[in-house]
This record gives sequence, C-alpha cells and structure tokens, in this order.
Amino acid sequence: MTQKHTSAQPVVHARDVTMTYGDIDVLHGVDLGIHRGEVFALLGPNGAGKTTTVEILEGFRRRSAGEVSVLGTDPERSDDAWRGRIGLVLQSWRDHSRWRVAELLTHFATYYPDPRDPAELLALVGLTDHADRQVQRLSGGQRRRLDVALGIVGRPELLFLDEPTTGFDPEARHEFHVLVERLARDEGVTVLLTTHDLAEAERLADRIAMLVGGRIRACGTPAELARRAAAHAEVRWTADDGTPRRERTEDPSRLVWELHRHADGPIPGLEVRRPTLEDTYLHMVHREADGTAEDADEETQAA
Ligand SMILES: Nc1ncnc2c1ncn2[C@@H]1O[C@H](COP(=O)(O)OP(=O)(O)OP(=O)(O)O)[C@@H](O)[C@H]1O
Repeated sequence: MTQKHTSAQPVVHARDVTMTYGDIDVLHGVDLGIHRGEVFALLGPNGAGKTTTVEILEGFRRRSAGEVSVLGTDPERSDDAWRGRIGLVLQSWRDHSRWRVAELLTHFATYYPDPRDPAELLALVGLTDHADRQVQRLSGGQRRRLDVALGIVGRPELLFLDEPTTGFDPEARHEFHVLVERLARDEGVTVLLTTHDLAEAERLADRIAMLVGGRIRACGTPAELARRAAAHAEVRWTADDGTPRRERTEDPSRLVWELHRHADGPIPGLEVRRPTLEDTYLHMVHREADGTAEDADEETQAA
C-alpha cells in the first residue's frame, strides 16, 4: 500500500454510470471517486463489468447513462492531449510481434512530449538483457513486463492496469508490486488496477471496490473491508435432523447461547468463524449468483 496524495478534485469521478449491451444491463449505476496518487483496485468475478467500466473511463466505450470525468475531461469528448496523460496496460498487445523490445519502446516513446528514457525503463522492468529480442520470442511474463513499460513510457498521470500480473512468477510479481508502489508514491501516478487476485489487491491498493453483477457491492481500504468482514461472524452447527447449518451474525455469542438454550446437550459441529476478506468477497459473489443480493447492500459504502 502506498501513501496517499489526495486532492480535492478526484482524478476519476463516475456517478450513476449504466451500460446496456442490446437489451442486457451490465452496469447498474456505478459510482467511483479516485484521488491523485491513489492505487485503486477494482475487483470482481468474470463478467462483473470491470472491463466495461474501465473501457468507459478510458474513452473506448460509450456509456448508456451517467456522469464521468477523468483528469477533468469527459472521456467521450477527449483529445490526443488527454490521451497522452493516461497509460494503458491492456490484456495483451497482439501486433508488433516482429519488433525488437528496445526498438518498440523507443518507437512508442516518440508519441509523447516527455517520454521516459527507453534504456532506463528497460532496467526498471527488468528487461535490459532482452532489449534486442523479438517481442514474439519473449515469455508470457517478459511480455507482460514489456506491456507495463509501454504503458508508462509517456509518464502518465493515470495508469490503467488490466490484470497486470497474469502469468508472472512470484519474483516478477513482487518486482511489479514494488514498481507500482514506486510510481504511486514517488511520482504521484494514480493507478486503477483490475484484478481477480484478492491478495494482490490487498497488497497494492489504497482502496478496493468490489464490483459484482454490475454494482459496487463494497468499497474501502483493505483494513476497513477486513474489519467489516470480521464484524459478521459465521456460526456453523449440525441441526437435530443432521443437516449442516450456518448463520452470519454480528452477535455470535447470543446465537450460541440461544442454540444452547434449546439443546438437550452439546451442540454437534458448533464452530464460530470470523470471516476473512476473501470469505466476504465469495459470499457476495455467491449471493449475486443465487439472486439473493439486495439493492441496498449493508456492506456497500459509496466509492
Ligand atoms: N461488446 C459486448 N456486447 C455484448 N455483451 C458484452 C460486450 N462486452 C461485454 N459484454 C457482457 O457484459 C458483461 C460484463 O463484461 P465485462 O467484460 O465488462 O466483465 P469483466 O468483469 O471484465 O469480466 P472478466 O473478469 O471475465 O474480464 C458480460 O456478461 C459480458 O458478456
């Protein structure tokens, strides 16, 4: 986690954003506020609407309704100068496979008014030894490092990282985390990261928003979310007819006392667990899949 450089004007502001593909509603009123120098993780299961949200913020997709401002501009009315202020690390670059690594980076640098030095950047992402290698001969993880280098060559104020560490080995993942922390802490770069990896979000993000079924179901610092998760204990026991039972409650001792009051003896399979952040995330995802999620979720807090 990095130290925050917050300012009054958010770098990303989204209010009540909806998106409909044909007759399918994908986003149901998403609110986001991301501040300068913040590392913000958007977490959610497959199909939750993360890419749709991010593409709207990047100006690649027109929203159906709602307000959006990114670096003070509506992305639907953006220009090249605005585009030069954002950096993208997309899921993969399919072309440029025959280019050599340093050549490609040097070429991309010419698009920007004040680019980073390509050689320094190669060192920063650990690709100096592969500078003369063709892009198509890089491993998956090396390719991803190049994607990151291409995303930051123009010194972006806002960096979008779409599942950036997919295919990284643990050491590369660690180095990447250090790099993102350095960009945010030392250079004030704002980072919007999408990931499926809760541990990565907890490690890197100042705040995490959980997007499930096109709605932000929870948003806060990792510590706040963990506290909220732990506030609801789960009591498990085996009922008289042998069926396993579980109940989430803020007052587990009262529930256990009630169970004892109605029982003839010890309660079989009795267990009280404080859920982790991962338990809470899975709970929200399953509730959405079961169709039991409510509009006003008690775990939601405005982003
Ligand atoms: N161009 C499109 N036309 C129609 N439906 C789409 C389109 N793009 C996405 N969808 C649908 O919108 C929903 C959200 O997709 P989106 O790609 O935003 O989710 P995601 O959270 O990024 O998922 P993943 O983690 O799998 O990348 C999905 O049900 C998807 O099928």
